[in-house]
Amino acid sequence: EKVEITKEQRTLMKVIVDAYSTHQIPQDVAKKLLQEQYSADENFLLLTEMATSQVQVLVEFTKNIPGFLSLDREDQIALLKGSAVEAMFLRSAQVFSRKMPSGQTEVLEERIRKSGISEEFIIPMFNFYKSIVSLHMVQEEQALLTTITILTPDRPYVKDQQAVERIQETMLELLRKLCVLQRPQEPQYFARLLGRLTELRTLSHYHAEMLTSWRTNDHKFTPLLCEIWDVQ
Ligand SMILES: CC(C)c1onc(-c2c(Cl)cccc2Cl)c1COc1ccc2cc(-c3cccc(C(=O)O)c3)sc2c1
Repeated sequence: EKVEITKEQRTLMKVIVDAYSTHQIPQDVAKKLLQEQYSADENFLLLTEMATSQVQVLVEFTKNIPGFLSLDREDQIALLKGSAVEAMFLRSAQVFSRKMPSGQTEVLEERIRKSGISEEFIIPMFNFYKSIVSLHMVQEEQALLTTITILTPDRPYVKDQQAVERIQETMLELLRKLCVLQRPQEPQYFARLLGRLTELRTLSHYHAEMLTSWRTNDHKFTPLLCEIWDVQ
């Protein structure tokens, strides 16, 4: 059928992509990836700093999602806490997709592999990164997929799931149209993107175990990460 992006959808798209590209980790923080030493402890500290900065960026981005601030305040918190890890997997995956000129990609991979994460989590994590890179998502798709992840109604403690569902459905419809228009020769592309969201949930469960093992080895997190991940 003739798929058309309406004027409202174009406006919605612009608001989300602008917010997504505006709120980025500050370059001086990202550059640290290249500068600091290499040791398991140093890598952990750097990744903790990146994650903390990423959460701040994520909160700012989320506030710009049309409709998000009109949700119940406690539900807004529940959505952020429930989606932070998944949104950060998507965000860090984009670093691998960008093939950073300064070699940040290789350095980030090296630091993640050597930060005290056990091999059983490293394997699915980098399989996920490979699967995201192979999709060659454009920025609109990346921004919408992150938005859809944040607006997942069945996160723990969300009271008014219908209200979240209504906004998420708007984003899903927009992404569906974009995929059809962007990749007419790949009718399954939209389904493949949504398939990544399922993989993200699995990674999120692995992540809870990663946190436990770091804490067993007496690794400290920042107050913001402790709050968003309910640790310490
Ligand atoms: C607390 C810490 C040890 C931790 O615990 N689990 C994870 C995690 C790991 Cl390992 C993998 C996936 C998800 C999580 Cl949550 C982390 C590190 O999480 C992050 C989170 C975001 C980013 C963005 C980056 C980044 C680099 C260059 C450029 C840019 C850019 O956007 O320009 C972004 S690095 C980075 C590291």
